Amino acid sequence: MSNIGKSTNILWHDCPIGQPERQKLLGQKGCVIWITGLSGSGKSTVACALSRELHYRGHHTYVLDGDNLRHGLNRDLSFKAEDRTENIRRVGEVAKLFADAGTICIASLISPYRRDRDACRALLPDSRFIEVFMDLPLELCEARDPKGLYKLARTGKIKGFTGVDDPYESPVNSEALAPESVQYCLGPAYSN
Ligand SMILES: Nc1ncnc2c1ncn2[C@@H]1O[C@H](COP(=O)(O)OS(=O)(=O)O)[C@@H](OP(=O)(O)O)[C@H]1O
Ligand SMILES: Nc1ncnc2c1ncn2[C@@H]1O[C@H](COP(=O)(O)OP(=O)(O)O)[C@@H](O)[C@H]1O
Repeated sequence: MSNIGKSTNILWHDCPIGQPERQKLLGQKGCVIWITGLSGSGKSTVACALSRELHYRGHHTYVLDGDNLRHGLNRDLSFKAEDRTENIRRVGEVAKLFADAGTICIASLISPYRRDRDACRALLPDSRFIEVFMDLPLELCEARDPKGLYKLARTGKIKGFTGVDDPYESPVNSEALAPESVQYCLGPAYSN
């Protein structure tokens, strides 16, 4: 019996059908592709394009998008620092479950704090977590401003907007979305 966080006297329960069996059935290895960057940097666009391309190549994918998750699972969270941290922690755990299920999980969130992203990375073996940094200058994201949020932030109508009056810590150890990294997750079929 162990105590984990606030849970006491809990015991891990294993099932006879595990990750290897699921992977074999699906013909792929699950992994997490974590896309981070400022609002407007193109995270959701890349996440959906990647999901579409992989889908048409016969791979199971699922997109976890920050905006969408805040409509449900994370609707109780605000944009203050501790809530952003809890947001990323929850999504990291959910992404890990998707990967364990054998799915290529594409998570697309601002995830502004390096420590929070690293904590998600630590949940998976090295090759199963691919961090993708949408490295766009703030000026370009702000010029796009598809939802008009930067404008609201600049005029003080939104407080604590990432890049304007809230921090964004760029990754120092992100993987490029190199074919090798993706291929490891997908197996040889990806090169077809
Ligand atoms: N204060 C503030 N700062 C940043 N973003 C804000 C804020 N308020 C609302 N939004 C909208 O919320 C989307 C980001 O949600 P995330 O869950 O990805 O954010 S975080 O990872 O918890 O920082 C983000 O979506 P994207 O533009 O797709 O990044 C915004 O549309
Ligand atoms: N590679 C790109 N070149 C030009 N515009 C892009 C590109 N990727 C995304 N966009 C546009 O930028 C805006 C923000 O993209 P989005 O994917 O919603 O960003 P994020 O999810 O990071 O907020 C959208 O209007 C989108 O059409």
